[in-house]
Amino acid sequence: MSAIESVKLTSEDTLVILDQTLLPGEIVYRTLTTQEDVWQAIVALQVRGAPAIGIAAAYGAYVELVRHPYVTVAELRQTFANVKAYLLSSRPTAVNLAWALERLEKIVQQPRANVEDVLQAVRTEAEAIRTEDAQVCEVIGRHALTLLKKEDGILTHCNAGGIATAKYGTALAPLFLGNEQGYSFRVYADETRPLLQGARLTAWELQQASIDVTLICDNMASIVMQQGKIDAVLVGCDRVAANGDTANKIGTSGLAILANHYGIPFYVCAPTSTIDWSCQTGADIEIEERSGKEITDSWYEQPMAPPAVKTYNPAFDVTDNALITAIITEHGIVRPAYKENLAEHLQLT
Ligand SMILES: CSC[C@H]1O[C@H](OP(=O)(O)O)[C@H](O)[C@@H]1O
Repeated sequence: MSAIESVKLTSEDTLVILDQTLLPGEIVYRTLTTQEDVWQAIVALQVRGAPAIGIAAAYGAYVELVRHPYVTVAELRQTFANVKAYLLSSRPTAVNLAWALERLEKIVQQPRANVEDVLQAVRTEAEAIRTEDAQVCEVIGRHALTLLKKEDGILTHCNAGGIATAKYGTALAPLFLGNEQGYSFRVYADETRPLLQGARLTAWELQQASIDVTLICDNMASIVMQQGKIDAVLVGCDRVAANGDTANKIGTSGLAILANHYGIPFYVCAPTSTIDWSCQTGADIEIEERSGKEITDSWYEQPMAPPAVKTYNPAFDVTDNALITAIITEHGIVRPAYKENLAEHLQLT
């Protein structure tokens, strides 16, 4: 798989991100030095993918914290509260953002002798979030690989690859790992309108890894399933409710309905950091709505739609748990009934 890192913290306490909006044409890294830089990069999807957003937020909070002078730890805690609230407002659906900032908040609240000790502990925790994510993704990949056969046709949506995480990705992790072990998957990548994460990012990442990838438009998913080209659908996720309902990139629930119709297994790869126990069902998940300009103005020089046409641009949809064959976490493979089995899987009952 590509060795490219999507998010890293420098020794000068700046955050460097790979600008994913420019891929696959250009590989450009951007240096972010303030919370405003980080907020803007997340909103613009320069850094994207639920786990990568969480890592960027953790590093971003640290980068902002170290910019300020503090006399007391209490002052630092107040600054952290402000930074947390601000970064949380960047994207509402990917729960890893809140999850990462809450991890840092626990560190900030722990008793420590002085400001320097708190800052060092925050840096260490932010680094741990990134290191753990790479480990978690690799283990998810190993578990998911046990569900696949050597020459399977795989359909995936959006981009849940290495650049959406610290390394390996979630839904693409089994493909990278299988490829290293001599599997010869045939992968179909949905282009993923309106922002083309599938075309620009997934097709690129898989090509870089010499994995057989075929790009299709989103509305071609049915025909490739009908023609017997697809043995499994693999997707990532932005938030999983306690009952297994799963928010992922817009178009995912339609794929799940199609997969169900054609009797094709539909797998969700989900680090446990993406499970939100405070959401009982998918109805509790806030769905980000983005500018209609993404639909009307994104890709062609000539207008893509008539002027002033009304648009509706939800960035995610929720797949009903009944359509999900299994959810794969770093702890293994969970099958229905999710409400009971997810909690048991994570030993919460
Ligand atoms: C590894 S999770 C990737 C996840 O992120 C995507 O959304 P976005 O590009 O808007 O950040 C999508 O829903 C993917 O499954």
